Formats: sequence, C-alpha cells, structure tokens
Amino acid sequence: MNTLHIGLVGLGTVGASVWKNLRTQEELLARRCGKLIRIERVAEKNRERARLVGVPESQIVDDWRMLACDPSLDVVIELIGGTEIAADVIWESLSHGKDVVTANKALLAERGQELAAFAAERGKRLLFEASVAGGIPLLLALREGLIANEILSLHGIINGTCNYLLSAMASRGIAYQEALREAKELGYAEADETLDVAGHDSAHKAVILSALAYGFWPPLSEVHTEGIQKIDPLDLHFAQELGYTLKLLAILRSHPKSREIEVRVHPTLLRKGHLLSSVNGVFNAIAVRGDIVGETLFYGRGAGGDPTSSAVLSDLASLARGPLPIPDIPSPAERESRFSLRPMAKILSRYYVRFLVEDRPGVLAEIARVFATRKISISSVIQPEGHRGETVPLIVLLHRSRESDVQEACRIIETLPAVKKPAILLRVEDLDGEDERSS
Ligand SMILES: NC(=O)C1=CN([C@@H]2O[C@H](COP(=O)(O)OP(=O)(O)OC[C@H]3O[C@@H](n4cnc5c(N)ncnc54)[C@H](O)[C@@H]3O)[C@@H](O)[C@H]2O)C=CC1
Ligand SMILES: N[C@@H](CC=O)C(=O)O
Ligand code: NA
Repeated sequence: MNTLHIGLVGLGTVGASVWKNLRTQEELLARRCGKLIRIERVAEKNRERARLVGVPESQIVDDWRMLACDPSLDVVIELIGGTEIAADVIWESLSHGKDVVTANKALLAERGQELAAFAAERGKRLLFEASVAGGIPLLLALREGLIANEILSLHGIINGTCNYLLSAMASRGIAYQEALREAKELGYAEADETLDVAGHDSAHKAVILSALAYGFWPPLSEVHTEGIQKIDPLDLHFAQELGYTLKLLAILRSHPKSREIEVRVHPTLLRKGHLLSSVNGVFNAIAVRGDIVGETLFYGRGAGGDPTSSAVLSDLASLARGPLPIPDIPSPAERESRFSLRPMAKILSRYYVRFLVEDRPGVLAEIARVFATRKISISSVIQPEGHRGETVPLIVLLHRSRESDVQEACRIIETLPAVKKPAILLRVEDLDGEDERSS
C-alpha cells in the first residue's frame, strides 16, 4: 500500500496525542484513505519527553530543519506553538515541497494569509482544522458543508479554557485562580495562559473563521478583544438573576450593504435557554447562520490532546486522499477587496451596565435621563435593597443601541456625583432576529 510519510515537530499535549492516536487508528485510516499514514521522524527539543511518549530513539531528532528538508517526507506537522520558530518550520517545509498541517492559530491569525498564499504558489497545502474549536470539524463545514451559503453570522464559544473557567466559577462557585490551575493541568491552556484569559486565543480563531467564512483576513490588532480576567463574580450572580449566562463569545456578522464584517471577542450575556448558554466546561459550540440553511450548531471538545489530535488526523487523511477540487480557503485575492472590518463604535447590541451608586432618591432618574437624551432605551433595572446613603450596585439592561452612544452615555453618567466607580459594561446577545441584523 502507498504511504504518506510524515514528520512531526513538537511532541507536547497535542503532538503526543497525534503520535498515540495515529498508531491506534493507522489501520482504520488506511482502509478509509487507501494509504498508510505514518510518522517517520519526530523533532522534539525535549528528548526525554519524546522517549516517555514512546517514540523509538532512531526516530527522534532535536532539530526540526532535518525534517523540513528531508526529501523522504511528504508532510510536516507543526505542533510547537509560538509565532517565530513555528513560522520558520512552516516556511521551510513548504519551500522544500512538503504539505503542512498545523494547529497554530496564533501564527495563522498573524500571518495566515501570507503563509496560505505561499503554499498556493508552491502548489502545496496548508491545513489547520485543529487551530479552531479543537476536535469539531468546523473549518471543513465552512469550506464544504456550507459552501452554498453566504454566512450571515457566527457566534462561537471557541476557547475551552475560558469556558471551563466561567462554568466552574458559576456552577461550582470556585475561585478564578483555582479553575485556571485545573484548566492548565488538563492541558487546555496555552503555554502562556494570558492568551486564553485575555481573549487573544479567541481573537486568533475569529480571524481564521473570518478567512474561511468570508475570504477576509481582518487585521488581528483591529479585532476588538476583551477577556475574562476582570469578570466580577457579582456580574455572574446578577446575570443569573436576570436569566442570563455569561460566556466568552467570538461574534462574526456580515453587513453586505456596507461591505463590512463584524469580528469581535468579549464576555457576553446569553439568555438561558439558548443552546449556547448550556455549553459548559472545555466544550466549544459554534452557531453558524447561513442564508439558505438557516441556523446550524457545532458542538464538541475545543481543547485537550485527544480531541485536537482528531482534527490533525483528519487533515492528514485529507492529504492522503489527494487534493480537493476546491481551494482550501476561499480565494482571498478576489474576495478581500469586498470587505473591511466594521469599527466597534458602529456595532449594534443590547447591553448590561452595572453602576455603583449612592442609594438616595433621584439617582435612577438622573441615569435614565442621560440614556434617554441619547435615545437609548432601558429594558429593565435591578437594584438590590441597601441602606440609605450607602453605595449599592445598580444594573441596567438596555435595548439594542449603538456602541458609541452607550459608551458616551456611560462616560457622562460616571461624572454624576452619585456614581462612585466606572461602569461595568457587558454586551447581551439574544440570537433571535439574526437575519435582519446582517444588513
Ligand atoms: N493544547 C490544546 O488543547 C491545543 C493546542 N493547540 C495548538 O497546538 C500547538 C501545540 O500546543 P500544545 O501541544 O498544547 O503545546 P505544548 O507546549 O504542550 O507542546 C509543544 C512541544 O513542542 C516542543 N518544542 C518547542 N519548541 C520546539 C522546537 N524548536 N523544536 C522541537 N520541539 C519544540 C516542546 O518541547 C513541547 O514538547 C500550539 O500552537 C497550540 O496553540 C491547538 C488546539 C488545542
Ligand atoms: N488554549 C486553547 C486550546 C485550544 O485551542 C483553548 O483553551 O481553547
Ligand atoms: Na476544528
């Protein structure tokens, strides 16, 4: 039987699972792809780690260059992470005529367009199913399953670590640091966990999703990104009370009339009862709305060695089966010029705003007046009972309004003598009426 010869660079959480699972699934994959898929050589700078994983000594090298330029290899898998050496690994491997598989969303978000163009120029393939939503075959669905649709919107819980943390804090009541320690131990977090909790990892994935859904690579530095580090348990509590669950969401929405794409990442209140609100732990879920299919939902484990390795193996199987009759990414040159990134100030959303105010008559009326002068309408208010003269939280839910108006109103409200701290502002998504929003 023909063999696809693989070089694997990086044998950490994901790499070790790829090594293990490719061995257990070798026969099944050969049957389904008509080719043996075999890892011939592994480059891992920590030799001891490679030995512990069970890689025979004769197959381990320290220097990835030996794989990139090995003429006997067809494919190089990059699983070291980071954006510098990893870029060299991919670049060199493509230059030496190899197809490349990677899970490196940080690198793809920064340089994906350039790397994909280079691969295409060389007649090689760059595949990265594992880079978004771990084991969920989401990129495949966007590329093939939904090919007949214009993608109207996409709402995704696409960081397993953050979802694990938020779920653990809300359901088990454990502290943020303790939940983070658990997520690290389970192999979910990035080597630098700030990438997860500050929302950057979700932003990386959102950029990749935009490339797949629209052929548009938004500049990473311009994607509005907020993380979960500053989430106050108080807001988890009030969100619950108001009938919402707090999730870190990536939101993409197309606005064909203005040729703009909305791409943003921030903690978001979702009405309890929407399927995304009950996605917990390391699970990811992505609601994709297409113009003819309507709403679709993809669910599965978004991080961890085994689920992520399932996506890497699917890319290898795709290479073993031969090239697709359609490009892996919609032709950027043609579509890129059609879109720009919608500025955050222009987005429309519902909002949850928490103020800390003096508990005295007239305060609510003063705040409501500021919103009213900007034509921002309040949908509900809660204020736990306090003692006169003391400070109390005041939570205001707003109907759909423009981001810049809400921000401006909050800045003015913060100057009122009765308001004691900067406002906490969270966006609320209902996910109903999505069709009209994409205009
Ligand atoms: N852990 C997860 O759940 C997921 C990770 N990813 C991505 O997969 C990639 C790998 O992630 P993990 O396996 O979690 O990382 P890891 O930190 O567990 O593993 C990286 C491995 O690469 C090795 N390495 C680093 N530099 C090297 C070099 N120059 N030459 C040879 N070996 C080198 C390290 O010694 C380590 O064993 C990253 O890009 C990450 O963002 C993607 C989806 C899920
Ligand atoms: N750190 C990431 C790993 C998968 O992409 C996450 O937690 O989702
Ligand atoms: Na995936």
